Amino acid sequence: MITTTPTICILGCGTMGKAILTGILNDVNEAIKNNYSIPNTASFKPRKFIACVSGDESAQKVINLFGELVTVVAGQNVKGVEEADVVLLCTKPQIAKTILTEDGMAEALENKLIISILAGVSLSQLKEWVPTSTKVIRAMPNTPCMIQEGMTVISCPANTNVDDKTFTMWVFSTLGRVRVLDEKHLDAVTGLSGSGPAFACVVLESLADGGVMMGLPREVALELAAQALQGAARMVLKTGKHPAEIKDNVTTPAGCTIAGLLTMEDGKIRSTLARTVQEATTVASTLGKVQANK
Ligand SMILES: NC(=O)C1=CN([C@@H]2O[C@H](COP(=O)(O)OP(=O)(O)OC[C@H]3O[C@@H](n4cnc5c(N)ncnc54)[C@H](OP(=O)(O)O)[C@@H]3O)[C@@H](O)[C@H]2O)C=CC1
Ligand SMILES: O=C(O)[C@@H]1CCC=N1
Repeated sequence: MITTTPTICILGCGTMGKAILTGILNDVNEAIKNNYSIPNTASFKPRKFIACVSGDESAQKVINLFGELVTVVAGQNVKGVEEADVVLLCTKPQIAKTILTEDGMAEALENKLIISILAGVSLSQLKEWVPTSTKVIRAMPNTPCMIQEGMTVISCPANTNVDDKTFTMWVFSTLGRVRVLDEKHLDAVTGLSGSGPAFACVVLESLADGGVMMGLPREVALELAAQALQGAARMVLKTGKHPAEIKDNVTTPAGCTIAGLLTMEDGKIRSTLARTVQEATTVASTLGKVQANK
């Protein structure tokens, strides 16, 4: 059973480890300011955060970012895991097996919960690499977790206990939206919401380029493009309207929007974006199969 004041070890604290820590720390600090009176934040009050990295250079970066809020260890994964109640596995998929099977790790992991955010590494692979008493849950978050605008999909084995599921839901609900799905969907989730911020930024940058082409200053163009995309996305999420309806409302007969839309369609933008997710999904499904030291 997970204590309400767990010690959390971020095993691998790069882009995503830092994004998750930033989001949780923002949430916990906000909760402290409000005497834990905000719903959701009151459930758990993590006592300590430990970040494990391999090199001194990245250790220093994590220290610079979080100061004394996080204990950072380099090249001492077993020590970090020993001290923790819950391990958030955030290394590259290719080195996970080596890390989880190193000397002393099995003992350190006994009876603990690992939440893996690794793309393409299945629950059954993870279970093979850890002791039978170790519980494993997969989560696929994305980088907007850093500003608590994340999207995370969680997959739990059928025998997951309520405490472990509740804790995992808590972690990621402090970082944005959360959904629970069957593991068979996780590669598609990775290709869509995991990779999605990168795809969205290419669209955003391209729209801004158009504005710059037509004379807008770069920073104005970026603001307009970002807010237009955010506004449209929020309308879909808030109203539940189909994107086609929102698009049609913008489109005045014989107006400028339909002229732009037809130009987009000429460029096969829909199939290009859909195939982008298809390709990312296909590659995600292979990431757990390569056990190289990349
Ligand atoms: N980036 C994204 O948007 C998303 C990524 N993911 C998944 O998250 C995981 C991490 O990705 P990302 O954050 O981008 O990767 P990064 O390369 O940014 O981070 C990897 C981290 O692992 C550390 N690390 C490397 N080797 C070891 C080791 N032997 N022991 C302990 N720590 C080690 C690195 O430290 P050091 O620098 O010292 O080597 C670094 O802190 C991947 O599995 C990916 O599939 C999931 C969703 C979104
Ligand atoms: O590119 C990757 O492999 C990771 C997984 C999802 C987002 N980034």
